[in-house]
Amino acid sequence: MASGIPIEVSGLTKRFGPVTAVEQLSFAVQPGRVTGFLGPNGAGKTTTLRVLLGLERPTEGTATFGGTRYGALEHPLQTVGAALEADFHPGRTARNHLAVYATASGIPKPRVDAVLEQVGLAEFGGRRVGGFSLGMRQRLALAYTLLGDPAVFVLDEPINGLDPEGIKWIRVFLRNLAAEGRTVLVSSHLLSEVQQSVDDVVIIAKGRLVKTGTLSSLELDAAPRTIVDSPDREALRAVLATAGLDFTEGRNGFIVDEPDPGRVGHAAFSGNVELSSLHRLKSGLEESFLTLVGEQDDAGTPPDSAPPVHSATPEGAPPPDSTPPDSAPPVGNTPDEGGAR
Ligand SMILES: Nc1ncnc2c1ncn2[C@@H]1O[C@H](COP(=O)(O)OP(=O)(O)OP(=O)(O)O)[C@@H](O)[C@H]1O
Repeated sequence: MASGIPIEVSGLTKRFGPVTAVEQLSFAVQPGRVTGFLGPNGAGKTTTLRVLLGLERPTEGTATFGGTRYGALEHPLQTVGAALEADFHPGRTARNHLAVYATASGIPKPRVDAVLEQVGLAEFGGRRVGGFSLGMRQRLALAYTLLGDPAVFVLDEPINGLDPEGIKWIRVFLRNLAAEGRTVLVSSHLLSEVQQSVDDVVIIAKGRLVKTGTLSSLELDAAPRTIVDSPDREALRAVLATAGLDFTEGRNGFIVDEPDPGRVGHAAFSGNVELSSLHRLKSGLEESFLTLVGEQDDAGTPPDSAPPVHSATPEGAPPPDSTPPDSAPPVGNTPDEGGAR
């Protein structure tokens, strides 16, 4: 395994006719770490990964592995393990499927059984893929990425469709790859799905970068705040300013940079201002993520949730929906050179 190969995306723009899928996107993914590539549906994750893997041409900018485009890599399968979709020929056995790509890339046959073992499919090598569950297909896609013992892994929604045991397994799997010094990029539209697996995050929304850094830096962004409203907003604005509280005006009132609703309530009481609502905004990674990608309104509520109940209840907003989406396989193809089919 060659090691220490970063992924570098620089000034990447991709347009499909009038649709700008990705715009001026720049980020780097470091070896030895698991990086979550996150954003809501339609944010541009798959498009970015497809450009990175040479499946789409960028309109502008570059996406490389240590400075080399995927198409210019001398030994692609031995450098980058990529899984953009779990789409296999249903009539082929798992072992045959992998053997085809091993042969095409000059990888010794015994490697096939070794990678099937590594992903927990050793006993299913002789079964036709058509009968595999989505979770088994995800594992087979991972086996394919392991064939060339690559330094870099690019995985599109690898956790999608896994059962709880599979999710635990893949966490350990990803962590081990990074511990061996490999570069691991994992896309997901749910932070909650990957937050126990990733060290770093690259968050995009509407094709643009909104945040890149460690997972813990995202945690810091999630400081609790207070939301307060009054039938007389002008009077409330004045008392908040007088009390020296920093705030911004949102749809549901003022969002105050103060974790203690009691302090905000006291300021209003001192100024004789009636309140219609006062509660603490939920804090947490998921809230921070949803706020960053614009999927949460200013009451801390995801868009399809019931409106918040304005009461004295702390943590007034309901928790965001963390239900896994339906298990449609990720879009996209694997690279031409030996892509999984
Ligand atoms: N081939 C294409 N032709 C036209 N528009 C496209 C094409 N591929 C992607 N898009 C558009 O580009 C935008 C980004 O899509 P993309 O699939 O990259 O997002 P995503 O973050 O991967 O979303 P998801 O999680 O739903 O897969 C969307 O508006 C999508 O409709």
